[in-house]
Amino acid sequence: MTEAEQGTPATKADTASPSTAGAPDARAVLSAEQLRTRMPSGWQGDTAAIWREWTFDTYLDGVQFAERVAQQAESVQHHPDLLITFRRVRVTYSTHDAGGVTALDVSEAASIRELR
Ligand SMILES: C[C@H](O)[C@H](O)[C@H]1CNC2=NC(N)=NC(=O)C2=N1
Repeated sequence: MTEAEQGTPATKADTASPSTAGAPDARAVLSAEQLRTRMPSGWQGDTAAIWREWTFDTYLDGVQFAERVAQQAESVQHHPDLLITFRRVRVTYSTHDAGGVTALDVSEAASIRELR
């Protein structure tokens, strides 16, 4: 046996990609089960997209909220759909490049509550 062969071989667990472990790859589409356990409170949807809606006192309050979400989105270069309907704003996250909801969507969605 050579010296190299004596080392403990890497196990499958050592080399498994993050998406197979507890913390998924930030840009891999989550399974329905992963999404179910990670969905931020108040959010709904499926593995295609997640969304939440807020209602404001005035139209402009909603517009200003949408602006804060947009600024945050620019800062992280991850952009949710924003739908302003009078005093309601719906924020919808998916990762277009991945074709569904990723861990990045979930973490960005969770951060939106601080912008309310
Ligand atoms: C290069 C840059 O990161 C990508 O084009 C980003 C920009 N913002 C994005 N936003 C969202 N929601 N999904 C994407 O796949 C995405 N791609």
